[in-house]
Amino acid sequence: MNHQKSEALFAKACRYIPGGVNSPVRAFANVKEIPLFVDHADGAYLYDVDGNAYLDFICSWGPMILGHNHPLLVNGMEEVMRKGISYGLCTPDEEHLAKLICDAYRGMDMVRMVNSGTEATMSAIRIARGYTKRNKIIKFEGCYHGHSDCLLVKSGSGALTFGTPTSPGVPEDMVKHTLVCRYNDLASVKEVMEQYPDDIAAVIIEPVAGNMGVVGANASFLKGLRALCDEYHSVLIFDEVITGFRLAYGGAAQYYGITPDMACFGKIIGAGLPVGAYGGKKEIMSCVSPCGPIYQAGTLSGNPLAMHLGTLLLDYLKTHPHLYTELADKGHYLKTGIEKLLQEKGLPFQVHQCGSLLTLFFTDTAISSYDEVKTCSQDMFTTYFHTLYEEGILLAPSPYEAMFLSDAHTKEQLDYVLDKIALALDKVKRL
Ligand SMILES: Cc1ncc(COP(=O)(O)O)c(C=O)c1O
Ligand SMILES: N[C@H](C=O)CCC(=O)O
Repeated sequence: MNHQKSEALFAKACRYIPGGVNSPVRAFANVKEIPLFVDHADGAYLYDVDGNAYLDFICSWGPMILGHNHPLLVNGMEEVMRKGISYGLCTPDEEHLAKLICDAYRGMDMVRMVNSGTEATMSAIRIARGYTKRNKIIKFEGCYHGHSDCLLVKSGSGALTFGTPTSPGVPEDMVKHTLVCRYNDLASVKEVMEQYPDDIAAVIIEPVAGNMGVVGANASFLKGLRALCDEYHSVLIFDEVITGFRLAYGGAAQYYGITPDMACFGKIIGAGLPVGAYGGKKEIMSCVSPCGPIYQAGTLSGNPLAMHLGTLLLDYLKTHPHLYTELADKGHYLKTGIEKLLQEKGLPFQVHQCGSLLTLFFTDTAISSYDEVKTCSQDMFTTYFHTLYEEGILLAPSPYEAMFLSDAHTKEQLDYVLDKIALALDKVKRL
């Protein structure tokens, strides 16, 4: 594959943008590649500036659940832009989208729109702290909740990829109230709750972790968290930035049948435009300014483009529930196909799949938390990534990111992917 134009653009971008990229994970540094510069995308495919076509399994890190360039969204974008781009004032779509989210999500009475997943989790923590009048929070090792200071502790995603799970520039004082527990280990949470019975404002978790590879929470673990939060009067926050409206229309809360006190959403609720939202019980959300005293604001929050596309997408997903069954079927098809290949080749690796999210972990250790994720081979992942990349299959360039499926992916395309995975596993085996 020729990447000449991407190479030239990357060299220029490095002059003006740190590392040439606007988010670290897309640097491809972890797999010893240069970033791919995209020209356009359509359906399941993404096309780079050099004219190479890739089956896209990044899907803009989740939101392109219908594939790229879906006519509903493209037409909707044209229509809404003709009316105006931004007003910094209220529009009818804001109410429409808020109602769609509240109707879809267990226990969600009110929701506030923001501009990113980072803003959503950062704000949810502030509201939980203000509501409980407590400072400490619990997060889980390997979970990523965006890059706000108090949550950038033992984080997943790009923070793990680049070896900075706790970033320089985050003062000790800012994270002294962030307590980190082990994913899927209720005893570790109980211990902290018992140590600080009146101090834990919130427990925040990715109910299916998607930022240390896909690691689902055990249902009993989530139920246990719910019970502990009830017992100690802490706010349980589900970070559904990846899982919301993807795992199921009602997100992981619906998938597990567990109701958190608050939840955070991102990208998918704006169909891929910059957006986020946090919400929850009325009692908690009534504390948010101007209803209550806890301040949170945003010039572009609820911007008309994201709100309009969000309503179109969520309305569509609501009226096409079979889409979730089909996505899960495709995920399962890929998982069983990979497992069959692993068995044939005598390789002991782990495949995790949850609906339309999938990860192949290059380890013989069963995985339920970040401790086990750490046993995976980066070299094997790099070989695997490169083989597929050369065959026109685009995975996230990091072992810690999920493989995302969309409605646009066909069974035939998945068969092609399985053929190429067979090739990649042969190379991995020879390492
Ligand atoms: C679970 C989770 N929470 C929060 C975020 C932060 O979202 P954003 O990148 O939109 O700030 C992400 C992704 O980046 C995420 O995967
Ligand atoms: N894991 C992140 C989102 O879910 C990756 C996207 C990014 O940080 O650029």
